[in-house]
Amino acid sequence: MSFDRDLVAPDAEGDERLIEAALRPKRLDEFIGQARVREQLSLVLQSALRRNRPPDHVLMSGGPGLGKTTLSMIIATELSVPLRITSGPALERAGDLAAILSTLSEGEVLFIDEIHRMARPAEEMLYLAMEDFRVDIVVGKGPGATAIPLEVAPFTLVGATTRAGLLPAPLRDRFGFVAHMEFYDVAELEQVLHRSSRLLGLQLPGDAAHEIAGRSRGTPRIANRLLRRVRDFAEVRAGGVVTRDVASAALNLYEVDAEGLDRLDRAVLGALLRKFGGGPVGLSTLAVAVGEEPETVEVVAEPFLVRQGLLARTPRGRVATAAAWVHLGLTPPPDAFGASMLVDLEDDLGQV
Ligand SMILES: Nc1ncnc2c1ncn2[C@@H]1O[C@H](COP(=O)(O)OP(=O)(O)OP(=O)(O)O)[C@@H](O)[C@H]1O
Repeated sequence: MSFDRDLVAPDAEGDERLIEAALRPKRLDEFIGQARVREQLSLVLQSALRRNRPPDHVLMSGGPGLGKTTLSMIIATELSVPLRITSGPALERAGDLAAILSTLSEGEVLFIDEIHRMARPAEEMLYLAMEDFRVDIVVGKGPGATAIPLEVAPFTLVGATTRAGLLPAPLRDRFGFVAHMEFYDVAELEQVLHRSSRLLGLQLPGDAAHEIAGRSRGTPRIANRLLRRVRDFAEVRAGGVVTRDVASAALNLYEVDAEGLDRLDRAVLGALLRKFGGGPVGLSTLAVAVGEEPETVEVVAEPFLVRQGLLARTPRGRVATAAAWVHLGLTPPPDAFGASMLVDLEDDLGQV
């Protein structure tokens, strides 16, 4: 058994990158949500423009699909400077980075995606470049090796990471501004969907946008992807007209439920509840029960289930919360994880 993760996977692959490019907001005032980051960034950019100097280096941290690449492009556009894009895994050797740094033009924005995956020697070279706008190119080996200093044009580094905790402190400390990207709420995702549907030439009623937004896991990339599946469904089965019922039928067909859980998520929860009585159970046992690799369960399904309060990782193993039982239409046992909170909640509601 294996699951199609495409629909709710937070990463983008292949053709989707092209579609995403067309849907990206180009200016800061078109960028939806992330109000605090937008305001902070706007100040950083405006003061840099006034001083006519490149702004401080910017680190963006947050999950995939939340708009980090989009924001880096916006930074370059707002400053009217060119943008160079690379990624941590592409910088295996210091020379890879030196080749880029030595050809940057004054004020250019250098975007390094997945900056936490950069190799050590490149990272060390970056420290010097960020601080002093120079790099030392080492020529030769052993005792005869010499370092030739090379000037780098003043630039702005924009680093993006999904794992800010993995960044070494000396690198983190060299960023003047850290933008923490949050998950989007349903109202913000509705705005993203309305904007995208305008660009796609699609009529999207408010209640249909609400339906899609609620299943999008707080992530604009997923919202845009679900929108395209709803559009396909509407074109083939509903004369091109999107309604709330059409959106709901389309997403049910693709097995994305009302909370955004897909087949793998529900299989994990289902196994945990029905085969292991809600846990605790070890990750590998749980993975075998759903016919997946432990890594897939751990990296793909669990973060969202934990975020939704449906699953807890405890030292003794994975445990379903009372909310998980309810989500799958089952009655939680009295000792279910978090069940007392549910009882409290019901008591509170009963008193209202
Ligand atoms: N605030 C936003 N407003 C409108 N659209 C957005 C917003 N944020 C992201 N998007 C859309 O979501 C898609 C994914 O965004 P983006 O590529 O910037 O995410 P990312 O955080 O860089 O992801 P990754 O880490 O996987 O590269 C893009 O098509 C973009 O148009």
